[in-house]
Amino acid sequence: MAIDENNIVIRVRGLTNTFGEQIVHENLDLDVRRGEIIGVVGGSGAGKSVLMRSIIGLRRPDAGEIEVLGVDARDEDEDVRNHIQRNTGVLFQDGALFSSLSVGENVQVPLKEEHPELPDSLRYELALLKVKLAGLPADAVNKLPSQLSGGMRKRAGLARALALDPPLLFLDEPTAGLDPIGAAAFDELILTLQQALGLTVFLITHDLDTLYAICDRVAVLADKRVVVNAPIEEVERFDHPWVQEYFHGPRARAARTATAGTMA
Ligand SMILES: Nc1ncnc2c1ncn2[C@@H]1O[C@H](COP(=O)(O)OP(=O)(O)OP(=O)(O)O)[C@@H](O)[C@H]1O
Repeated sequence: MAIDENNIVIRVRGLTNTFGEQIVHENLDLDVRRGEIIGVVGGSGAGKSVLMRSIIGLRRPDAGEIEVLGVDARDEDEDVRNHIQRNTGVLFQDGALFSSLSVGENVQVPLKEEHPELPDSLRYELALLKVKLAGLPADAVNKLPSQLSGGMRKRAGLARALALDPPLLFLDEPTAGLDPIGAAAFDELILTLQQALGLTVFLITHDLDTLYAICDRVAVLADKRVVVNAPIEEVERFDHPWVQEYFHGPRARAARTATAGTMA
């Protein structure tokens, strides 16, 4: 299928990342389309997080080109860095909340950086709005992260990622550590927010249920590159040992059956 070039919000070409002797990515290409949820999968250590860090500018790759929303993500110019930072929300694997700040104060951190002119009361209201948007009860805003469950902490991290209304959302294993019901609820939240806010979502996951439930496309990292990036029905049929093991092992069958069950 032809790709509409104007619709590509993340374009990676010839990416190479190495750590000493270890080559994590070699000549990796990836396109992410505007408004899609792309699930990024691959074995442990395949380089999913390093790819995300390269795209959001937290890691300078050894070679290759990365364009995010039309700007060069490798550019160290402060305006370019700010542009990318303002337009991307990130939920890191561990939530990365400041433990000594309340949930509301955590959400206010990016707001303070970006809009220091806002009065405290307005910043508080905006944080409260994001906390509710992330599906947390209003009283969570004054709690410390340690007073929340794992699932609620993820939602608090999501509220902070959404603080600046970014069009691009990066999620690193958002359902890891959640029970199946909590994970399904989080998937549902991501889908609802993506549709309501028109987000593009780059979602690293090991969770097959998430792929089947909410992802428009799936990119598979293997052999140091993206071996396939397509709708899940196509990826399932892709002839690659890791893909076949992942999508046709016993856990995959269970996930497919569960999805078919909800659609029936
Ligand atoms: N700062 C670093 N220094 C050295 N090696 C690193 C560093 N960051 C990542 N690596 C290595 O790069 C490889 C890819 O790591 P990455 O975290 O991207 O994998 P991943 O696909 O996200 O894995 P997982 O699914 O287990 O989270 C790993 O072998 C890791 O050890």
